Amino acid sequence: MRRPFPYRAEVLTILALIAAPFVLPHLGFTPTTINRILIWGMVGIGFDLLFGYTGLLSFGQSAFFGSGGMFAAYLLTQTSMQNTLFALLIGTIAAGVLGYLVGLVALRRTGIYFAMITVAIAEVFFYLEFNPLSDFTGGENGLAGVPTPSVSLGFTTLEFDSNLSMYVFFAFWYFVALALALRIVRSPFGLVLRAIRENPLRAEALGHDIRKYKLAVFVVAAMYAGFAGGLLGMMQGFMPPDAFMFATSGEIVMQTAIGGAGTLFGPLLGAAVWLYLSDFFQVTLKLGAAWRLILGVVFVLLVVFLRRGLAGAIIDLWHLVWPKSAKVAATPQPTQASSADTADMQAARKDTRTHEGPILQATGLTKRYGGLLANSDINFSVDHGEIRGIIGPNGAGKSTFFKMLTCEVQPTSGKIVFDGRDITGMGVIDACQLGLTKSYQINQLFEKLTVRQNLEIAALGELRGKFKLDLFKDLHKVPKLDAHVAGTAALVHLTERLDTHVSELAYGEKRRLEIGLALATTPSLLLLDEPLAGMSAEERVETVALLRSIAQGRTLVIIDHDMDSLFELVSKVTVLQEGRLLVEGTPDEIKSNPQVQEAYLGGVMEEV
Ligand SMILES: Nc1ncnc2c1ncn2[C@@H]1O[C@H](COP(=O)(O)OP(=O)(O)OP(=O)(O)O)[C@@H](O)[C@H]1O
Repeated sequence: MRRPFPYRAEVLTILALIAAPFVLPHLGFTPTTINRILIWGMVGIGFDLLFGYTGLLSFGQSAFFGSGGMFAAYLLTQTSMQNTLFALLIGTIAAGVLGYLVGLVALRRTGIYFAMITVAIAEVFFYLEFNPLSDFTGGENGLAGVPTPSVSLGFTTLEFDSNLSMYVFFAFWYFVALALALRIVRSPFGLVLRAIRENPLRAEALGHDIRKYKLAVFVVAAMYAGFAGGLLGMMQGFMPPDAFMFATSGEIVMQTAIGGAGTLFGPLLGAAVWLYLSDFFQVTLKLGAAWRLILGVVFVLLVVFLRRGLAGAIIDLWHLVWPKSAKVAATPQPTQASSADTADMQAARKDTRTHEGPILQATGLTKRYGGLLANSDINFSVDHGEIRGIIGPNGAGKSTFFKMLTCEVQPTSGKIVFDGRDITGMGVIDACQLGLTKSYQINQLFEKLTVRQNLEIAALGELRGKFKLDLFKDLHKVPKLDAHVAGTAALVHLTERLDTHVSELAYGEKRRLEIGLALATTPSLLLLDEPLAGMSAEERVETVALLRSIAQGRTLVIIDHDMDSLFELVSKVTVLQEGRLLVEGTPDEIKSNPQVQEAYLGGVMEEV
């Protein structure tokens, strides 16, 4: 199948940017409004990377918009600098540095707390601009006399001092900003951002250092805002102090919501609607102060009825009219695993220091939750190549035990040695990078992404390490990635479903993908937490066969309540009861152990 032309978005953007100054005036847009739309669209691209792609709702973009603009304006009005491009560059870098410092603080919290910190930070910047720094920023007057953009070519200087020429300058930079953002979202870095949006806990468990990724995208978004702030000063001839106002951040959020988050084009569409309507209500209809009320109502209606914004609605319409082409576009290339890929995956393991004896040893492992002792003084050892089962009644502490082994939860006391290294106190990211990971009892998938993307996210942690700033690298040029994904998909029988969204998979398929994610990290020790949980009898049979094939040549520890299946798979069983290790032995020994029958199985064992 021919792969669709990959740069359609870029080409359509160029065509739209060429057409806009000829078409939009006929629809009632003034030249200044058109230029403003481009500026807001640029801030919005950065914000969309942060919010739409990474799920970080920031109300602090005004701080960077204002700061970047003020730096550039100050250089051009208060110093001898005349090079507008250089001033823009300095403003952008300054916004990036401030973004880094703010991000270090704000990203220590998540969700609503992160959003609240960004609100507070925007207010702090606003205060600084108006008060202690007013000598530099002009306080409430802003900085007047900012020159229009110009570019010196040596033999001549291009002046962008009319509305149309300025449009050309802004449109050029809008295109550059968009093309860079498109590269980012198509890169491995961009895929990890989506993983963070969908399921940060799993992204970490797959070995990605999500704090670094969040900080990096926060800086990128700040730089976009700072650059656009510089352009605003040049467009207006003065840098307005209201760029710093909280309302500016609010407008960026609302424009992105109207236009469609997670699309990159959404903020531009949102800005077009927002600015057009605000002109229309104020200038044409002369509504006075009531324009904000009407605009608010329109905003609510748009967000309620177009949940994916204007860009989402356009994309849905496109898919409705051209369903076939849409399907082709969403399906890069069916990846069939070659037998070599599958063999590679079967053989793939993280190198271990030792190849014999215990790969994992836990000594005196204890976990206390307040007054509850979830695990108490557990001594546990697994050898290379062993398939171990863990059983125990509900609440026996099995999942807590796994969480401690994979460093998701820190033990209250005790020691864990993995492959000769003391990993006690290590984080889940590093444990995964070392080759120790688990599949979850309750699926932890990236629901809105495809099976392929899920497996890619898992494989990238293995192939790139815990953090890499490969912003502009093509995802499909990551060496071995496609083969790795194809091999894992074949192992968990999901090759035919690679381009299906996870939300459309059957439950059994999701469970297989759950195992596939863990496998794609090529662990040297894989822990499976109730892989058969919630499955139908038919799905159980399939999954047991799958586990049997995966088990070959691997070191596995499996928790499950389905003892018939588990006892067939494992060579040794550990029984936990009330947080303590009750007994260990072969499946036959466990079946006939009176202590187990008495304390745990209550006679059920006799029927097994
Ligand atoms: N984060 C937590 N905070 C407080 N108590 C917890 C926490 N996680 C687990 N527990 C408690 O620790 C005990 C052991 O829980 P755990 O989930 O490890 O058991 P389990 O053997 O995996 O059970 P199941 O078979 O039902 O999954 C339970 O009493 C549980 O309520």
